[in-house]
Amino acid sequence: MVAKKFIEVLGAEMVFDTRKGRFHALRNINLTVAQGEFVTLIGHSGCGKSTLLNLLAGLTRATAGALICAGREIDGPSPERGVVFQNHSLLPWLSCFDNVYLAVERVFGAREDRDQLRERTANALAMVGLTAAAGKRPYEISGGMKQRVGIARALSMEPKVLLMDEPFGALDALTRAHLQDELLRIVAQTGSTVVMVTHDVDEAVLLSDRIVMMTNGPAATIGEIAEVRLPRPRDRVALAHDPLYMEYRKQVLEFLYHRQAVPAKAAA
Ligand SMILES: Nc1ncnc2c1ncn2[C@@H]1O[C@H](COP(=O)(O)OP(=O)(O)OP(=O)(O)O)[C@@H](O)[C@H]1O
Repeated sequence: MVAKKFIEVLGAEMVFDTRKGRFHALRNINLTVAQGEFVTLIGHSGCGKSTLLNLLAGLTRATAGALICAGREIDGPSPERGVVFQNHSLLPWLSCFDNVYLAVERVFGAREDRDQLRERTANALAMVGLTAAAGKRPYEISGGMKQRVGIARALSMEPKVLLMDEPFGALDALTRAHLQDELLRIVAQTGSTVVMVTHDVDEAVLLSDRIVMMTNGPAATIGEIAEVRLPRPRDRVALAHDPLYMEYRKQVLEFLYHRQAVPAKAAA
């Protein structure tokens, strides 16, 4: 059965203690994500998108409110929530295979033998099209390939949720488009629940079931949520002239540049 409230964020607040005093980053965040849903978080730089993702990852604790995943309170990192960051964070002295194997071993090592763990690793690399590069070290492959290893590593743990913080932010436009398409295919195949931070309006519309638009900080909160009712599978070329696609795009752009406009100096 698909859980309609797979992830629940209930009145979450985040206040940081800084040298200059207390900084109220997030205010009264309320959000539910259904199982298998693809949700993106979008908002201007510094509004708190990563802060919210880190709370979902369990890397930090909310100062008030509650965050729940699959019926349990989030109280730390867990393999049930796979995280992919912009800077892929691979171990440079290990091959792509071993970078993924390490994660697989951590999650399944107690129950499965070496052959099974190797098979899981190979499957995850195949899913992102990196079978041929399995033996290479991170410095021998491109930025896009490194990012794919990061995604393979997260997927290999069979997480209930994939949390992605601008996973394609550092890539050129073509590689980015290619990886977005791959992610759509993988998510369709695995049925993963995804929460992803992005700055890119087109990326948000192309990938999302819902786009969560955040107001500017301090004390940022959810300003608006757009439900993207575009049928799947989605084809970026066909969508380029789709009136509904353009309508969603306009809705997000209006939110970001009219309702939450940032003065040029602040945005720099
Ligand atoms: N550990 C911390 N201590 C103090 N302030 C923090 C900390 N982490 C984040 N902040 C502040 O909280 C606010 C939100 O930061 P966050 O990184 O979540 O924004 P963001 O929307 O992800 O930004 P960007 O799009 O530029 O990555 C910022 O003002 C940031 O300076």
